[in-house]
Amino acid sequence: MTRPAGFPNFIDGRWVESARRFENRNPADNSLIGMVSEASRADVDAAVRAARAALDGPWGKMSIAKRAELMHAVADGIMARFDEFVAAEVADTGKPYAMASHLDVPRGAANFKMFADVVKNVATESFEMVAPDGGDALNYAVRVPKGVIGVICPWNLPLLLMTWKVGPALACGNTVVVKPSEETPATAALLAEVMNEVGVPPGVYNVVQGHGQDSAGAFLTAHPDVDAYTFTGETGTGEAIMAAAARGIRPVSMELGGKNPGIVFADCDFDAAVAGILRSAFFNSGQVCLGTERVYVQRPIFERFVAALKAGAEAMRPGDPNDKDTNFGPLVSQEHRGKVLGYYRRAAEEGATVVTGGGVPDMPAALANGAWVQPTIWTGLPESSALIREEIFGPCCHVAPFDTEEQAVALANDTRYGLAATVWTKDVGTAHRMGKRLKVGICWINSWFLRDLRTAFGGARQSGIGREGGVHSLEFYTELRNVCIKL
Ligand SMILES: NC(=O)c1ccc[n+]([C@@H]2O[C@H](COP(=O)([O-])OP(=O)(O)OC[C@H]3O[C@@H](n4cnc5c(N)ncnc54)[C@H](O)[C@@H]3O)[C@@H](O)[C@H]2O)c1
Ligand SMILES: O=C/C=C/C=C(\O)C(=O)O
Repeated sequence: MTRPAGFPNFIDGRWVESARRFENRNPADNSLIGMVSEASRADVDAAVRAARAALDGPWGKMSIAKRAELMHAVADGIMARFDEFVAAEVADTGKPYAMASHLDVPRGAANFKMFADVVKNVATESFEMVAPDGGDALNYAVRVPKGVIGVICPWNLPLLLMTWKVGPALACGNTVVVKPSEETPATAALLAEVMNEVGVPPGVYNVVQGHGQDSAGAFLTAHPDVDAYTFTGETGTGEAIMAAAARGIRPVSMELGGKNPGIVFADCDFDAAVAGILRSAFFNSGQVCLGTERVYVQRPIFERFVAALKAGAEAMRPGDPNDKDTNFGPLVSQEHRGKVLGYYRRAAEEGATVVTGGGVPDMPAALANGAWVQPTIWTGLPESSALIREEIFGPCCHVAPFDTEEQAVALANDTRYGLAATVWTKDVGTAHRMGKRLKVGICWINSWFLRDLRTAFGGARQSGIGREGGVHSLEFYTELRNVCIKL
């Protein structure tokens, strides 16, 4: 069944267009990509009903082995249409081809393969016991799917982050209703085509397009027949979703915002640390939740490090995202550009030293209407500044000196968030002490965004609830049932 033009909803294996539509624009040049169908409350209800019905159909009766086979087929289907997925993601987000082709799309496939293998190989517990009457009894646990999962996704890594949830959810036998970000509808729709192509039963994977509040997102979280929600996005949005999920006591898995520290000790491998902090601050134009927006450098190398960071930032070339050599793209939208430029202005008003950037790059005419900002580095602000307290989610970071390890830990932990940290040192004792003392979900030492999908991924404090990855995802996407048999 051919998908209609634009970005329709996908419900019960069929394309569903809405009367209400909104524009999807390419952030690199603000050109119109297509119109997006905004799902109505009735569309969301139809999607939830289809997901529920699928649980009682072939999908609900399918063996783990067959489900895992299908998950591998989905992964292969993504890779078979690799160029289409890359092109769709680049157009939606403006991210460079090199990133979408090396990270986003390969991870989209890997997220299905990973959990297809996890569900086949994870054992559950059993206990023999003596009953009070002296007889024997046997307890054993079985993992059963939670049911219909609401999946609400952000715009920065659309396919990667959506499949990071849909992969385990389906592998565990659930069905999903996916609400992609209004900024990036494309790859969720493309994945629906793959689902049909490989024979995933109708109703297992549903997509409702639209906005958050007063739109598809809120209709989904208000729907009483959704069993659980997995969300990635801003902390404030997480609060709203959690409040909606509380009605009916639905569990949530939350990957939220961050204000991640980068700590550079004087004994580090200097060139590796410069490259690592440049990557953690400017990758995906700073639109990565794990990104570094606060850098703390030990005083003996502070000046040299700032100079090296400046040189690295100024070597970045904003350009056509489809150009394979481009390493720096636009922000995701004019709206987000306005938010980031607001912080750039605020930094200047607060008297920051602008080491580099702080404005808008000169772009060729073809890209002049894009959501471009300069990679920016500041020093000289107090820790109380909004630039240090609030997540900006752009290509910018503030660099401050520290003297002792104690100071570095105190500075890094002084935030309401707790998502990630990156630490650069050659001293093995320092490395392990940082891993022990930094209040984050993920602490990278001499690395950043190095991902083993078996590990626990998630944030502490206001950066999230729960952990996903490897067996940890099963804790959220299944219920453990204990069966006790009197022998
Ligand atoms: N921790 C992580 O793994 C992680 C990963 C990526 C992004 N993020 C965070 O996401 C943010 C950027 O992404 P974003 O701007 O798309 O986030 P966002 O919170 O604005 O939106 C995320 C999704 O939630 C939906 N939404 C918004 N309000 C809603 C509501 N009231 N009810 C239901 N759905 C609603 C949106 O339509 C979108 O699909 C940043 O804060 C970033 O740190 C976190
Ligand atoms: O912007 C946030 C990135 C999140 C990355 C992951 O969830 C992952 O690598 O699985």
